[in-house]
Amino acid sequence: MTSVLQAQALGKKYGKRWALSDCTIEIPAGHVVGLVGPNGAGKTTLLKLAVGQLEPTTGGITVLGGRPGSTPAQLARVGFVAQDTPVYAALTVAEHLRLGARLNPRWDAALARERSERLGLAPTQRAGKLSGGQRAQLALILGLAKRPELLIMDEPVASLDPLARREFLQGLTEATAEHKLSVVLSSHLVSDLEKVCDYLIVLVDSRVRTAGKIDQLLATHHRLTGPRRDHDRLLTDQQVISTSHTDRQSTIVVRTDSPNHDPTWTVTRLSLEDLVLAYMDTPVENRRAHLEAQR
Ligand SMILES: Nc1ncnc2c1ncn2[C@@H]1O[C@H](COP(=O)(O)OP(=O)(O)OP(=O)(O)O)[C@@H](O)[C@H]1O
Repeated sequence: MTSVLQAQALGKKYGKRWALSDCTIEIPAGHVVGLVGPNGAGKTTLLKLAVGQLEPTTGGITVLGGRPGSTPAQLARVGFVAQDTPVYAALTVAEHLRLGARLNPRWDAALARERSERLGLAPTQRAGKLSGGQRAQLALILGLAKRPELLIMDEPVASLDPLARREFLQGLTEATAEHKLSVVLSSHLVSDLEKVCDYLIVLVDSRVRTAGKIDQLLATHHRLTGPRRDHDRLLTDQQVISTSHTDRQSTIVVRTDSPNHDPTWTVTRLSLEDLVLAYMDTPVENRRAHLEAQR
């Protein structure tokens, strides 16, 4: 299967500071990909590089096999819903749809009309008077009706209440099932990502910590709990992701393909949130060792 996004040693620097460093990933087509990481991790930077709004400082990125934003045809194949679901406050819903039709060669007018009717977006309503959830839905309709092969969304649900978030995510799930569409969306809300995504990228401190299919990530990451000890006594095929200790007990999150045969450890599965938090919690020396191992 072809990849929708391929980055090789991709980096972006603002002034002297790296916002994204040494990013090498390959995302296969046909996934809904969650991009997660703390504030300032570099998520927006990666997404803007993917749509051609930023140029790399180092390395390279291809999206659907082409250079991001390089040609009108390439632009038509990728939809982008930027942070804060941007719409034009003074334009009505109908005017947004007409503008979409004018600007996008593959515009699906029937899809846009049908979705906006189903969601009760009145054609004469100005976008500035819509609720936050309705504005996000309008932005999603514009992104979908463009009929992209890849839809990229930067924190599309950040400002929505739980009900509006659920409706938005349901709409996204329906749309990805109906149309052949790959999606990359960033969010801080792992519980939301878990509902819609089957692939995850964890970005921390400008670096990709891990990326892969969620079921595979969950199958290979475990929490070990046992009497207090140092993690250097673990087997070498167990990559330590995070450690924490109390006076008597050690808790270690490891990545491994093989089962743990040491009976002094209790092995438990991780939730997706635990897994993400373990990567966010990785001690600096472990991050360095991990990065060295990846080189
Ligand atoms: N235009 C810019 N000029 C200078 N620094 C920038 C610029 N845009 C982003 N940065 C810096 O680059 C780093 C990564 O920012 P980015 O917006 O990509 O992070 P993010 O993961 O999307 O964060 P958030 O979750 O808060 O939206 C941050 O330290 C940020 O301050």
